[in-house]
Formats: sequence, C-alpha cells, structure tokens
Amino acid sequence: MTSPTPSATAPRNGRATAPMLVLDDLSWSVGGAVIVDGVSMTVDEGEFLAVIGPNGAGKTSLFNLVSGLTRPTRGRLELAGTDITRLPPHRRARLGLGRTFQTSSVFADLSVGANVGLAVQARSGESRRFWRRAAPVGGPEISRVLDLVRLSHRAEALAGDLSHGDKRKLELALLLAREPRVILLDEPMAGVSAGEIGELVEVIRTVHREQGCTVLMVEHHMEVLLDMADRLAVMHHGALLALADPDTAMADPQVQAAYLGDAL
Ligand SMILES: Nc1ncnc2c1ncn2[C@@H]1O[C@H](COP(=O)(O)OP(=O)(O)OP(=O)(O)O)[C@@H](O)[C@H]1O
Repeated sequence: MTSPTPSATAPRNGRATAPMLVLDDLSWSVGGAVIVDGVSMTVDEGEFLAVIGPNGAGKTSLFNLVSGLTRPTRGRLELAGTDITRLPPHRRARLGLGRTFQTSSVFADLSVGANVGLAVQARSGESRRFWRRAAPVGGPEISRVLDLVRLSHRAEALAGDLSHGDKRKLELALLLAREPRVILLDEPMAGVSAGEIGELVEVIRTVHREQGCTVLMVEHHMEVLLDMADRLAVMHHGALLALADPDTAMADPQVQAAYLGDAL
C-alpha cells in the first residue's frame, strides 16, 4: 500500500513543509456504521491535495470532520499547530479554515458584488443589516477578490442569474473574502458545463498560486485532478487507501481494484 502517513518534514516540490493540517486517526461512526475509519495524514502549507474515491467512500464525511460540521468519534485534528478537534465550525473558520459545499450558498437575489461585500463585512465583524442599508457595491477588497476569480465583469449581475460555472466562482470569491489559509472545495465542478470547466480549473489554479492557500478538493473529474494536485488521498469504505503523488496513487493496485470494484 502507498504510505498514508508520510513524514511531516520530508520536503516536496522544493517547498518548506510545515504541516498546515494534521489528521490523526480521525474516525466517525453513526448508528453503528463506521463512515470515516482511522484516517491519518498531514497536509503541508501551500499543498494541493485531492481527495478521491468511489461514491460513498466517505470524502464529504471527512470534510465535515475537518470543517467541524460533525465531531469525530475518535482521533485528533490540528490546524497550523493548534488542536481544533473540539472547536465548532465558526472558530475553525476564524483560524483560517474555509469551505465550499456541494450545494450553492450564495444569496440569489443580491448582486455578485453585494454577495462578496457581505463576506468581506462578515470578516470585519460588521452586521449584514448595516451592509445592506449603507454600503455600495465596490471597495478594493471586493474588486481584488472578484478579479481573482475572474468575475469583475459580472459585479452588478444578480447572483441568481449566473451560470453554474460563474456561481462556483462566486462561492470561491465568498470564501476568499475571508482570507482563509486552508480551503476545502467539495466538488467545485458539480453541475458545471463542459465548456466552463476549463476556466474554473484556471481560477482554482490562480487562487492556489496567488493566495498561497492550502487546498483540499473532492472532485470526480479525474482528468482535472491528476493535472492540478500535488498528491491524491484515495478513500475507500471510509479508510485511506493511498496517499501519494497522482501517478503513484493511480498505479497502486489497491486503488485500481477499488475503482474497478465500484465501476466508476
Ligand atoms: N448522517 C449520516 N447518517 C448515516 N449515514 C451517513 C451519514 N452521512 C453519510 N452517510 C453515509 O456514509 C457514507 C459516505 O458518505 P459520503 O457522502 O461521505 O461519501 P462520499 O465519498 O462523499 O460520496 P459521493 O462521492 O457520492 O459524494 C455513505 O454510505 C453515506 O450514505
């Protein structure tokens, strides 16, 4: 099996490798069923880690544990050296952990710029009510974030009128407005048309490169992941089957058997 617990200090791709996330024996059971089964790994600062696996492998459940939506039944979690195992989601977010969801979380009846403005306001601790009454669409931070996700030209559009691809970019913008250190992207290409995927991939690449974020991404579009990810974490039946660079992970006989067995 490809090693699931590499050294936290081994250099990869010439980068310094202070662990940004440490998952230690992370497990979650519900109703007697083990959904996440003893997952241990470290993720380096600035790394792009893709979490893959057949349907029902436990990828989203793992993200729920990392973001704090669910509490582990066993194990420990560290963010940049801080034990966050028992912290609720909003405290993890304050420490720099951001997440997008499979379902859209934008306000459809507000403009793109106003949606980003709300996220900027939320970070600076001011109330949504104040923003809606008093603040215009604009501001350098809003522009910076919209530029980064290539949505500046749609700042005045209603979020509900955006294409699926542009909605995903907006979700990313909402995340970036909070200046996260780690972002969890749960199937960002879901529902996006084939014609929009290339641009979305470029946006995610830019965000990773220019923001210097650590990225964890669940995605079923393998051709996209193999090109973007530093490493693949392959899950199967809740456990970590392999953790390695994409070529090594995909050549692992256990990974191939897991995918063939589930006929993806
Ligand atoms: N709250 C819950 N209660 C009971 N079972 C659950 C719960 N949440 C998830 N599961 C089960 O845990 C398993 C893993 O689900 P999860 O959504 O994490 O998988 P996944 O790898 O993200 O799948 P997909 O690729 O289809 O999104 C599934 O069998 C699912 O039915």
